[in-house]
Amino acid sequence: MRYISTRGSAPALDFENVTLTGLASDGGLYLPEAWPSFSPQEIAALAGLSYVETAVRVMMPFVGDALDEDALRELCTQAYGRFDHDAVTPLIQLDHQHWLLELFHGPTLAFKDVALQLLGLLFERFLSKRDTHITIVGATSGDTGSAAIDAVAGRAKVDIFMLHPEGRVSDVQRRQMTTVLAPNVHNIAIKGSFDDAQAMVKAMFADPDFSGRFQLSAVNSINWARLMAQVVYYFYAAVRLGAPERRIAFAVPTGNFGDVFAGYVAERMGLPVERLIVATNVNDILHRALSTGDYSAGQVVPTATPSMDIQVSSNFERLLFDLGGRDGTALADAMRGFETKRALQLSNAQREGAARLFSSARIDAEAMGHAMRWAHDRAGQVIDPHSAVGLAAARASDVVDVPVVTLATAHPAKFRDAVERATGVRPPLPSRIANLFEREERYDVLPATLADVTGYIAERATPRS
Ligand SMILES: Cc1ncc(COP(=O)(O)O)c(C=O)c1O
Ligand SMILES: N[C@@H](CCOP(=O)(O)O)C(=O)O
Repeated sequence: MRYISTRGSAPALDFENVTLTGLASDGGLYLPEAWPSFSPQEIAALAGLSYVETAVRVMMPFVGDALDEDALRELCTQAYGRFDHDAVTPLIQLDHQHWLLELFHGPTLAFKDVALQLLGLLFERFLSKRDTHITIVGATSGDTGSAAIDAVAGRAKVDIFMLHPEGRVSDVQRRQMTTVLAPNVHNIAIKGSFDDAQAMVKAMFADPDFSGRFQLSAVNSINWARLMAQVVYYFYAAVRLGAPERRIAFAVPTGNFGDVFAGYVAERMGLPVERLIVATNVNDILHRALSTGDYSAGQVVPTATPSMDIQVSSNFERLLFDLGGRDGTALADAMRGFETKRALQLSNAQREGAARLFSSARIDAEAMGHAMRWAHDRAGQVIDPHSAVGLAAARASDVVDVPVVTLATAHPAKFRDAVERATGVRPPLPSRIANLFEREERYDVLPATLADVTGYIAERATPRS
């Protein structure tokens, strides 16, 4: 399997190099040259398989000859062995049509663990063959940071620098990052938004001197391997609910468009996905883009769903590329325009292609609170605010006669104040993080300027020898 950049001019890479590289050298995002395809018989054959076996079957075509099947199985067994539910991503029925897919049974209690536990092991595996040290730089609105840090803390040949927006993640999210005191972990709170942090990360990758000197790697969904691992749970859930005979819809709380893009990939591979419902909070750039074609970024508004407080939605570029005939030159032009004007108009082909599969909804605080109460009162489920945004959109959609699965992306204990405000229930901290508030924290606060952040990293990272 070869991977190509959405902006058309970076070299094509194999799976090992795409995993270690992150952002393409032309500023684009890598994705497979062609989508692998599963026949209905191959999908039917996934019925009854464990999560690990499903993962091996779904991911093997993407991995190519970078790993053999046994090696991939070994890594998946190790990664998903750290989840505290036998099903890894269990399905919970809410009513005759609605289901929750709980993605938060990993070590840091959010869906990010599904991909990042595996990515940490892939890094280790690929680096063991090379005389190289990598520097991970990442941006987080709360969950990627802790999942990535858990996945690489203490590992040889890796340093991680994680940027989060100061004061704009929950206390639990911040402490899950800043109480990891391993010497290779560096937390930076920036005086800005997640968008500022993500823009700085992309600028570091785009600087060939800096990215070459420190051998930068990515843990954000910039990294193809992140999305690949997320495709698995769409297959796993759909097959459990009757695919390929039955079509399934998914509602996905969305910020950086990574999770829902993984659903798009599953559909491209042959999974009978009836609809992907993109659920945003009031930071609604994706809802506007999908409903009117207007992809224009405003200022980020802080909400009770901080992980989705994003305006510039990184993976949307992958969708625009795929729907726009995979024309890297045209997309590079469009993205350059977006970078200066912070606005882009979708072409008719992109709009029509998206409308074939996607719908969207903007969920405000009131609708989110209502969904949390509905899940609690109707089905006895305490859900987190992000999952509630997804559920509100699922219940508002016009999908009929097929099951609608809402991705439950975080454990409610990560957002205890918001959950308590909506439902009156204060979720206890799970045992994994029971003593989180007694642990020592370590992080530095920096202005949201590229020079400050790169200066900080350059002083601490290991340069290429
Ligand atoms: C809890 C939670 N829900 C939803 C999202 C949005 O996912 P994505 O950025 O892949 O669209 C995030 C952040 O990524 C998150 O942490
Ligand atoms: N919501 C995310 C934002 C980063 O998204 P990613 O999927 O690109 O890593 C977070 O929790 O950090």
